[in-house]
Amino acid sequence: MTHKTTIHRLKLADFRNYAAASLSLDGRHVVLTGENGAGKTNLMEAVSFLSPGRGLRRASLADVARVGAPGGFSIFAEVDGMEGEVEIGTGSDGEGEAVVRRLRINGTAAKSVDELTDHLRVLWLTPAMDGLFTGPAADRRRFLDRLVLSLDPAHGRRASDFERAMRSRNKLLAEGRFDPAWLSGLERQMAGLGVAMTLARKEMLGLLAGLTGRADAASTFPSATLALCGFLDEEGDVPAIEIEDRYMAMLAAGRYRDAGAGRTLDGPHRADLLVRHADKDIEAERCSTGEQKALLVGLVLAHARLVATMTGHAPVLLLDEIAAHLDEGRRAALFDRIDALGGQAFMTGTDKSMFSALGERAQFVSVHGSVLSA
Ligand SMILES: Nc1ncnc2c1ncn2[C@@H]1O[C@H](COP(=O)(O)OP(=O)(O)OP(=O)(O)O)[C@@H](O)[C@H]1O
Repeated sequence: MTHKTTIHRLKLADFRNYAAASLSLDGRHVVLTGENGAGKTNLMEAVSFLSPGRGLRRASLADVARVGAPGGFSIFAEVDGMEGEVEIGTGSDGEGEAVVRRLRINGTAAKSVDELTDHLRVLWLTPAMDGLFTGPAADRRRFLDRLVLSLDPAHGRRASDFERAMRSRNKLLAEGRFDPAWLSGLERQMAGLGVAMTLARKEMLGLLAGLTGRADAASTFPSATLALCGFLDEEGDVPAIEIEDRYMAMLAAGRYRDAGAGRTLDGPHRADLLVRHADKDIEAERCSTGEQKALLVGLVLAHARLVATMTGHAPVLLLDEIAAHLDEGRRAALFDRIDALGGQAFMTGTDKSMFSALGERAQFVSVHGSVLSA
């Protein structure tokens, strides 16, 4: 039995179009309805800031502060979370380049935003992700890394440390400084971090494969087969230490080539996530728009189930315009699956009637002129 993480109070100040807004929630799913531009996605974005990172739009702190507001923004939430009741306050301080994110948990300044993951996990699906299968590999890598991060907060640190070591190596090569001791020190770091990142990504795919295969057989949402390619594809069950040695050797052998290219040509930053429609056995990018959306929904729901299973706490789900292009039957099936996850889901739409199949399972909140009314 998983515990249900619920947000039961939310207060925003100078966040996007909200000068000041407050919302009390009763623990059911939350359906936000209102006209275009009312502030539905902005409210979900505020909830996404209850997790580490840049929120569901990957926005800068300066962008989310309300235009014309004198200072930064703030978000306050009361949450029945993974360690019981908690009060979370987050926002931005400072101006221009010096703007920083602050976070208080139960009134005490947190050392790192990663502390948020002790209390709740927030996952999302937005229309901006619709082009995931046809867009650049970087988007799929970021998508996969977010999946990994939700279970392994150290993954973000590994990725940024890898980036830093790679930038230093690229700089040395660009300057023609082929100092073997210095380069191999950096390459050793890159190998340790890059292989750890790759193994964490592969582990996530393995865990998801276990879930999607089983549960989606009788579902409206097709199951996907997932694979990582583009870096260390063929390593099988080789011990990590040996893979690190191989990657180090690749880097050492590729120094002149990388210097010529002006970047590092081998590494986890070149990997891609391959997604196939399992039943049809074709690449996701060659599926119809509707099929791609269904694959994505299936993937995000499988991930939510994985997080619930692994942590014992159902995550908060943010599903922006999820019901828009589905027929009535598929909408009802989707709501049942969301409900079965056992967590609190926030959903948006312009038309309340699209959510009628949720019935009493949801609390309806109307968003109008930057005012929220439950
Ligand atoms: N930093 C900001 N300060 C003030 N207003 C902003 C800021 N950023 C965005 N907005 C405004 O917030 C409004 C609401 O945007 P939001 O994306 O939440 O709408 P929505 O209700 O989800 O609409 P839709 O149904 O069209 O998706 C927009 O009109 C936008 O211009």
